[in-house]
Amino acid sequence: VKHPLQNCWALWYFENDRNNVWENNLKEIASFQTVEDFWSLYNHIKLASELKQGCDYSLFKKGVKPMWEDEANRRGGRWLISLEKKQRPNELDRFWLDIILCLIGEAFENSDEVCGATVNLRSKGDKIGLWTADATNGNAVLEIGRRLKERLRLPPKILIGYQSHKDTMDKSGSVTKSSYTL
Ligand SMILES: CN(C)c1nc(=O)c2c([nH]1)N([C@@H]1O[C@H](COP(=O)(O)OP(=O)(O)O)[C@@H](O)[C@H]1O)CN2C
Repeated sequence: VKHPLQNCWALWYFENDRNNVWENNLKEIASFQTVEDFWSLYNHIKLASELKQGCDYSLFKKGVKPMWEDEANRRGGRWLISLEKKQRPNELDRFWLDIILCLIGEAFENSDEVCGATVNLRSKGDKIGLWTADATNGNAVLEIGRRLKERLRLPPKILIGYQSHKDTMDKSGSVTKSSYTL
């Protein structure tokens, strides 16, 4: 018998095709709800670091689209880990697997607040985001952020910021203000 997960999760892939509108580039690849089915999917697909620039993986609870507008996301935000270019070869894949295992293993106390996570491959520096449901729930956001830093063993000097999706959407210029920084 396979070991069931508490939730069903879906893996999405974003391919940066400039001929399509953004949403049409977002495809659900597969979903799983057992440990065994997770590992067979993970071992079957490319590592995040092997994706082309401009592409993303997202792992979200089944039924939640990895986009701001989804009902489960629109009042929420994300903890953002911005990586340096040199971190792609050695750290990106470990960070992404660690965050996935936190998700499917329900590592966060406020796991109901967790929607999913996204990894963006970008030439200016890769990003990993952990999306939560309610940007105004400071206690849950901070518990999740603290646990995230612990579980990814991020050195204290690496700061992560939490931005509501509303602020990200309304961002003026290149930097979105953070509601929380850890
Ligand atoms: C429904 N809808 C259109 C829509 N819904 C969305 O949920 C959503 C978008 N659009 N996104 C679009 O991608 C651009 C790059 O963001 P990026 O996070 O890839 O980051 P970079 O600027 O490529 O580093 C964003 O500026 C935005 O245009 C991003 N996004 C999450």
